[in-house]
Amino acid sequence: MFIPTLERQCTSEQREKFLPLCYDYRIIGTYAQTELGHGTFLRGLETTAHYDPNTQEFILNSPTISSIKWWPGALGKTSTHAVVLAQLYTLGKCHGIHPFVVQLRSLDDHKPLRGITVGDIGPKMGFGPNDNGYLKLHKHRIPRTNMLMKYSQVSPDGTYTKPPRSTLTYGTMTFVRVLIVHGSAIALAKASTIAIRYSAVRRQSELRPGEPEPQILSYPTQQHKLFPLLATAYAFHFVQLAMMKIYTDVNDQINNSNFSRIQELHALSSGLKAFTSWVTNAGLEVCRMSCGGHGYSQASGFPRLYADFTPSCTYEGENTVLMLQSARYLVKCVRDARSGKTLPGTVSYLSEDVSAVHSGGSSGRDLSNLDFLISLYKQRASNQVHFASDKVDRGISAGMDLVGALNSASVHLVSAAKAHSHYFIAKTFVESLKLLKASSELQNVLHQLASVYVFEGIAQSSGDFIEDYILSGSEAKTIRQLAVDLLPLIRVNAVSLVDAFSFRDEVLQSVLGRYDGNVYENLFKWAQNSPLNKTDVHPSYHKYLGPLLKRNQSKL
Ligand SMILES: CCCCCCCC/C=C\CCCCCC(=O)SCCNC(=O)CCNC(=O)[C@H](O)C(C)(C)COP(=O)(O)OP(=O)(O)OC[C@H]1O[C@@H](n2cnc3c(N)ncnc32)[C@H](O)[C@@H]1OP(=O)(O)O
Ligand SMILES: Cc1cc2nc3c(=O)[nH]c(=O)nc-3n(C[C@H](O)[C@H](O)[C@H](O)COP(=O)(O)OP(=O)(O)OC[C@H]3O[C@@H](n4cnc5c(N)ncnc54)[C@H](O)[C@@H]3O)c2cc1C
Repeated sequence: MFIPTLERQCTSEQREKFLPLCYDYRIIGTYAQTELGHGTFLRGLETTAHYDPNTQEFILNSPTISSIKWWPGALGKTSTHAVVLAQLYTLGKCHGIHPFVVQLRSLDDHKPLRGITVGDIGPKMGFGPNDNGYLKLHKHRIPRTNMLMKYSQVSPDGTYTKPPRSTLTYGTMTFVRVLIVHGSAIALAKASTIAIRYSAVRRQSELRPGEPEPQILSYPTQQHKLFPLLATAYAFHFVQLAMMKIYTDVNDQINNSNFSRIQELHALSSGLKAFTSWVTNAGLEVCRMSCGGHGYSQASGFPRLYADFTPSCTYEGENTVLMLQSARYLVKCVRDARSGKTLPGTVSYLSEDVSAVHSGGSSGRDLSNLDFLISLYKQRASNQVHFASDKVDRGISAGMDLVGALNSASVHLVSAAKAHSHYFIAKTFVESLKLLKASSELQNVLHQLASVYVFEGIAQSSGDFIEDYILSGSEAKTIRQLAVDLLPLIRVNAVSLVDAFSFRDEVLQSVLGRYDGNVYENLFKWAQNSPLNKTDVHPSYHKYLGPLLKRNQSKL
């Protein structure tokens, strides 16, 4: 995050000064924004940067215990520099959060500089190798030119020039949220690879007396656990490509001072980061549990995969908060649509009349047609966004201000943002396959994945579709069965579909997910290498167990 921030927020002179040092690893930096007391509420950050026109320096300070920077990756022991986000004060006025480059440690002996107290925050649930750290600033002075001034400036006499958009400071977070969508796709692909390969190797239980134990991948329940997640990994792969394309397009516009789509990008990246990381987080646990006891072993790779992925739901914007950000924009779009404004591409459906006639009993509609089902996802999203938006409007009519009305409707707003994200993902998956240049055989297999993703997505949220009369109960039941009917077809190619991710064993880090399937021998070898097995009799025997046993034996 240090380098992307410099690349996006530096003037050209600052780029020339700082970036070569980063690219050549002459300095190592972190992104120090979160504090002990604030991570989500950025406007509440307490670190200060007061401009001193006499020396043309900023004085950075951590005025309170809650203002200590806390969590930034590699801050504790590694980084020599940080981008520090602080409240800018000049000529007696506060101008809000701005980014500053601060050197933390000497480039000679790596010791913290004067005015800098820095260290590691201690052991965490995962990310063991990462020294997430704390930083306390004691009236630490930096040159004026260390404030990143691409968008806002402080002149030598202290005059402040404000940015074209205050939220441009938040740009790096948007970029990383887009990366996290990719990270979700990768993590779910890894977990699917481990679980499906192992499920092809593992044989368990005797269905009928005398028959050989079946591969657990042959059980419909095992397929129902894993194949929708496999399809989701493919869906997220295509979604992260689409998300990155939108990010790149909007960022190019921003670089040409066209800020018209910055809100749409923020809303979409927030919703997709939250949706994909939540789904992946839950999916990792389903994959682990589908591997039985060995899934719980470190040898499976799941403990580390989960412990390292799960903070994706928290960092770079806590997921609920990001869903609310997305929903806030959707509510604004409903208002814009009602006032006749044209809406941007990813939300244009909110101005369409997607109201449908209740299908009643036997609808005669083709419930296996993906284009038709995507229209139902659209209808569900539109209904939920309008419902939540109407809640907000009713709150305001009842005398609340906008903030109060948004807060009062926030449970529904999160549901609406989830439905919006889900529609975007399902639509993108189906549309991406249409554009894919692939053999008919491959198209058929990928169509099976897209179908099971779309069917199972409806099955798992059928309440949304039935409550709004988008589907009848019997139609929802039919779609649920369509997902189950696909499972044995996907079974045929399941191992090939995870092999296609091409994770090397060294990357997968899983005995269960080995490409050669040689699990048991390598589990035994792995166990023998466990530190506890360095000696047959563990040293602790002589200190604890031995005396205990001997003392009690003497009583026999
Ligand atoms: C190859 C791929 C594999 C790699 C995968 C892994 C990659 C990543 C791995 C590890 C690195 C990540 C480590 C984690 C790093 C961090 O965690 S850094 C710290 C992250 N912190 C946050 O995200 C803080 C979240 N909080 C906020 O963003 C803001 O406080 C808020 C948006 C929640 C609230 O903003 P605030 O200004 O206080 O209030 P609002 O009134 O809600 O917003 C004001 C308007 O500003 C708009 N806005 C907010 N954010 C943005 C943005 N980013 N871009 C554009 N616009 C934004 C918002 O919509 C409001 O606009 P309107 O007034 O027009 O409605
Ligand atoms: C592994 C890891 C690495 C990190 N790396 C970095 C880094 O490199 N740099 C950095 O600056 N930070 C980093 N962070 C910090 C991270 O960005 C914050 O933890 C994150 O932004 C969440 O903020 P918080 O911790 O204050 O959570 P909080 O906001 O306190 O969340 C707690 C609860 O409050 C709820 N909540 C908060 N606000 C609202 C609201 N307005 N409406 C409804 N509910 C709300 C949340 O939904 C959540 O349930 C890292 C964190 C972790 C875990």
